[in-house]
Amino acid sequence: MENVFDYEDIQLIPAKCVVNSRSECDTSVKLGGRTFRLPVVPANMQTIIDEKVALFLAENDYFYIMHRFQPEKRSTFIKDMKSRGLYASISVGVKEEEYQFIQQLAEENLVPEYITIDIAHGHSNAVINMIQHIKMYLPESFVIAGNVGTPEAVRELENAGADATKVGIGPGKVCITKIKTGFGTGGWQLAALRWCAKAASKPIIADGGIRTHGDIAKSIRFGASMVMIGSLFAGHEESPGETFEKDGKLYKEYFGSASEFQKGEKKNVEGKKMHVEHKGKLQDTLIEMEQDLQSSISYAGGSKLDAIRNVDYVVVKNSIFNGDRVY
Ligand SMILES: NC(=O)C1=CN([C@@H]2O[C@H](COP(=O)(O)OP(=O)(O)OC[C@H]3O[C@@H](n4cnc5c(N)ncnc54)[C@H](OP(=O)(O)O)[C@@H]3O)[C@@H](O)[C@H]2O)C=CC1
Ligand SMILES: Nc1nc2c(ncn2[C@@H]2O[C@H](COP(=O)(O)O)[C@@H](O)[C@H]2O)c(=O)[nH]1
Repeated sequence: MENVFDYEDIQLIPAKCVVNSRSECDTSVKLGGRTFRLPVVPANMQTIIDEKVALFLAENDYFYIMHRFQPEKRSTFIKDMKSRGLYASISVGVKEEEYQFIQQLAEENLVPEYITIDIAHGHSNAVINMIQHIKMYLPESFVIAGNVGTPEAVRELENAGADATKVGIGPGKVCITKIKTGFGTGGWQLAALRWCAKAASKPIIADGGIRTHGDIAKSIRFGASMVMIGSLFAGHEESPGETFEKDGKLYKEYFGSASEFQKGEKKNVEGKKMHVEHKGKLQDTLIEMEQDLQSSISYAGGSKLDAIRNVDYVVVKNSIFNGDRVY
């Protein structure tokens, strides 16, 4: 593979500004027939999203994907969202009981607008079979399948019926897949995204490795329709999980979905747990993200998100931080 790079190796090149104010720039994006305020979705992880966060996001026109780690709550969750006139977006795995769950939803005529098949190694018959199963029983649902890291995988999942694919094996902050297995897109996630996007005929969700708001614009430039983010959303007042104080500072936990902590056993562990500084209100971060992305659009010389997709860029190997800290 030629031209391997990651987020910190790239700078996008400004084009002539066409707006009088960044507030004129529109960060909205369409996915599955709905328009969302930002091309950003908080990761479907237990320390990032719960029912309350999902409700807040849906009510405020953000995209969300509920995690799958309390499977017994999913039907009630879908009913609850629908009774409020909101869309339902859930995750499933690929084990036998998940097949029954999909059939049960169909029998109850409980159709989530979005279903994400969420497993570590998404380029597999297990995912292909689940896509086909969902399309047979819940043909109206928009199916996101992943995670994958190659064009072949994107094509196969799209051909199986996936409406979008999720790209990223191992670039996550609490991921240890790259260390434990030697595989993945960690360290070259942005180049992998570009590689996959060139093969895609449907939307791609870039998943993992976002460390700054500028990385959202870079993901859009390299082919993402939507960007999934964990660590930047961890540690908010509303984030699920324990809050604790150390040396007068507040912290919250953030753990991997394949961590021993999530699994409750030390088997095939590919994730870890960390503590992140308390970040205040989720809404403030979302607004800051929107403003930063509006600014990105203005630097791209446009007034809509699509302007970013065509900008030139340079590779500045490992040097954009120049010794600076992000914040
Ligand atoms: N994006 C990423 O880089 C990664 C994300 N994760 C996250 O962790 C969570 C748990 O993932 P996962 O373990 O897949 O979910 P599950 O524990 O639900 O496993 C799903 C199924 O896939 C099998 N499986 C898992 N990994 C592999 C593999 N490498 N090769 C073949 N079969 C496999 C499992 O069997 P068995 O366990 O017996 O092998 C099981 O049958 C998910 O939320 C996932 O997104 C995990 C790792 C990487
Ligand atoms: N290899 C693992 N990847 C994981 C695990 N839990 C979640 N994830 C992935 O990370 C992203 C979030 O990445 P971030 O850099 O924004 O923090 C998430 O969406 C998953 O795809 C895990 O245990 N192991």
